[in-house]
Amino acid sequence: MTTVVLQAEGLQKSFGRQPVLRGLDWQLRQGQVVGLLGRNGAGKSTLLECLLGLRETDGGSATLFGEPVTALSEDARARIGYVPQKAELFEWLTPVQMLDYFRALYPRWNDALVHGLLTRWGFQGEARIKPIGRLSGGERQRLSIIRALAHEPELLVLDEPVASLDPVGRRDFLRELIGTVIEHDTTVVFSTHILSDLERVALDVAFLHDGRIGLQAGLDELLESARRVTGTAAAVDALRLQGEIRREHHADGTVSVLARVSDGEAAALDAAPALRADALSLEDLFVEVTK
Ligand SMILES: Nc1ncnc2c1ncn2[C@@H]1O[C@H](COP(=O)(O)OP(=O)(O)OP(=O)(O)O)[C@@H](O)[C@H]1O
Repeated sequence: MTTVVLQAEGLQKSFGRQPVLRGLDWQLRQGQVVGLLGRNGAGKSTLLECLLGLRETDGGSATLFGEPVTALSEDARARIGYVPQKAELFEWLTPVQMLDYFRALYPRWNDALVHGLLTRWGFQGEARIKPIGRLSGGERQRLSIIRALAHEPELLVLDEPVASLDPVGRRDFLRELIGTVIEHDTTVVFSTHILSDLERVALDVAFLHDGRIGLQAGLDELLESARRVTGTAAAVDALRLQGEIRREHHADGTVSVLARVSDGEAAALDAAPALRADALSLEDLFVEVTK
């Protein structure tokens, strides 16, 4: 049984009268790599901030490495790497000065990794000695990622880490991430809207919708098993699909059911000519699950 790294129970968070998290339960185990998906404004950043103890919740509880996030020990903090959506870096320091500053705060720091990343990610020339305030958005994001990886965290939380990166930067980052995860069995949760990136890295996907994790599953298994089944309600119901995710009623009286179907159910579907079953891409799933 692998260790539980993150546990959230009944998390509630509202901004004014707008509820964002509505009794959200979630769990991540060591070594899990989860892509967190959701529409703009679904609450992904809010959720990640609440899970890290950076934002107060209105109810529920969250623990990291078994400790309440509201009272994390220094030791637990040192095991976490976080890349926020908008990194607040020390504008007046150069990248090297900033990294030296953080180096002093952590018990572990991989100098060789930092040096290698600075060199490979374009910080060998002018950018190395420029104040951070004058770096481009992508350069700042890369620096924020280097800072988050440098102390070899056991849990990496990445909030749209590639949003400002060009395709080469994204590829380099994903390669690094995959290497890190494989080498250190790191637990990773990252939010992104770039589904193709997710398909390259994430082993699991979690959909945040209506303030809860609406669906979480292994990505490959989900793509293999997800079907949109359309037909009369009677014909669809006769199948007794166990993994129904959502149902939509059409004006012509038919229904479409989004479901994860087992092999047996897939065979029954093949033998039911009155029903139409479509496989779904991750993008289709995103649209359907977050409707
Ligand atoms: N400090 C705040 N005060 C008031 N409302 C807020 C605050 N922070 C977030 N919100 C609102 O909470 C909701 C969730 O925001 P959040 O940034 O968590 O969404 P998101 O899923 O990360 O969005 P995106 O994909 O666009 O980055 C939004 O409607 C947002 O306007």
